[in-house]
Amino acid sequence: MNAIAIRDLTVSKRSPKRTKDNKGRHPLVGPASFAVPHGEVIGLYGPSGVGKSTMLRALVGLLPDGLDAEGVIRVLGVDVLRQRPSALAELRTRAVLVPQIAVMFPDGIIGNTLFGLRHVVRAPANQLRKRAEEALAEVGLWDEVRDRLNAPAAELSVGQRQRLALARALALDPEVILLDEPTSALDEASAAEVEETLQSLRGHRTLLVVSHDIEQLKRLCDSLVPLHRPTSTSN
Ligand SMILES: Nc1ncnc2c1ncn2[C@@H]1O[C@H](COP(=O)(O)OP(=O)(O)OP(=O)(O)O)[C@@H](O)[C@H]1O
Repeated sequence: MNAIAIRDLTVSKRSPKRTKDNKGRHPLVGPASFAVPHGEVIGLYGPSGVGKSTMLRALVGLLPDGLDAEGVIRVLGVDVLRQRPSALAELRTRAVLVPQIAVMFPDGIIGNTLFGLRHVVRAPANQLRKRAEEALAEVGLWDEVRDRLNAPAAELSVGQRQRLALARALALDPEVILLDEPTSALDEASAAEVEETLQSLRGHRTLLVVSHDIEQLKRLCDSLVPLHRPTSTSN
């Protein structure tokens, strides 16, 4: 059974000029077809600009304005391209995208970890906090932050922020995590920490990891999927 199934997915940019051959569209991604079985870690790789980040955004219905997807995207049984916005919002709590640059809100470390959880899960505050703390432990950050949980998250190092962003996702207990270049902004030591965290998730979660670092993907993943440039683009 697949957690994610993509068939003939293309993403294109609407062009102001209509032409006979591309019907007014500039292809950016695909066509791509692949599947991510439940519980597996799959790596998506390809050169810069091939559309890896755009693909991840398409999977959870978060394409920017002006970009259109065609084909079939099924994530956790949801037909993403033919779904109401409310259903997509619900899906994004079960299949969570962790972006390349970890976004920190002007709040404390624990407040940042609770962000998302607070909006999605109805439970007493102490239970939510317990989940957030467990998620910080799961990414190996607990010992580094336990004495300053209310300190601004902006005080964290880049690597710690990346792990906090992962903890924020894990606190939701999602079935699927989509990771966009999880270590590309990090120095070697922080990258090794994040990689170790990802290794520890193996077997417990379904992960789709985007990276240009194929050696890293070989270490982390059960199998790899190449993404190719669209044939009819000048990218
Ligand atoms: N909002 C947008 N509007 C128009 N074009 C876009 C937009 N977002 C991305 N693109 C284009 O889509 C293509 C794919 O970009 P994307 O960022 O997905 O590539 P990538 O493989 O993730 O690259 P990198 O490895 O450098 O992060 C690029 O040609 C990019 O310029």
